[in-house]
Amino acid sequence: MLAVDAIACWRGERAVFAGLSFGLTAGEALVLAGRNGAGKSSLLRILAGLLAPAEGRVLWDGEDTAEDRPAHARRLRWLGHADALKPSLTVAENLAIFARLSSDSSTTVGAALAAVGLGPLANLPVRALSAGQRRRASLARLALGQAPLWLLDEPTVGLDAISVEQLGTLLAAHRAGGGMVIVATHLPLPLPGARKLML
Ligand SMILES: Nc1ncnc2c1ncn2[C@@H]1O[C@H](COP(=O)(O)OP(=O)(O)OP(=O)(O)O)[C@@H](O)[C@H]1O
Repeated sequence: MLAVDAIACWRGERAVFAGLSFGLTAGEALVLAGRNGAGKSSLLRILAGLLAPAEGRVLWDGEDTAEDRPAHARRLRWLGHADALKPSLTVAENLAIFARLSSDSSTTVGAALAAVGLGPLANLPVRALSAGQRRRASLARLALGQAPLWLLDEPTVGLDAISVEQLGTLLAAHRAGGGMVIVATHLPLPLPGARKLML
């Protein structure tokens, strides 16, 4: 379904990687590994359409994703380093905005918060959350809707052991439903059967 065809990435004047090809089908997971600066975040940004590759193409069902950016954005969930939450709004309000933006009401805000154990904090403003709780609120967005491709950049940063387990459960459910996951991480993640790509 997802096919990466001979992509190259340049940042500034420097080649980060070149000639990179791989594919991912329903239910599969791919872990991006490599030293700091190897290009893991850059690759995720290219896959999300946030950064253009210097060469090559990212295909979805054989179509170049650059041909229809809005369609590609609808099929993915992006979790970057920033939490993308409004501090003055409550956790539930933040999630409700995101649910409206993604125009997919197949999962409720309450269910998404329960999936990351944040139900009891739903009515707290985000500014009152700890760093790990903020990360969990950000992760709750994954559980909203049915986007098939999850692109996650260091999702476990700041999470305690129980939250890492909850994330593992979320990832397993997503894959069991035919979803795909690509994750850049330096930390162990419960992702059985995941392939590894060393950059
Ligand atoms: N906006 C930018 N402008 C110029 N160079 C950049 C930019 N962003 C990243 N780079 C460079 O691109 C290279 C790859 O960075 P990237 O963030 O993709 O690495 P990474 O593998 O995710 O690293 P880390 O493990 O530290 O998160 C690095 O050498 C970095 O300095």
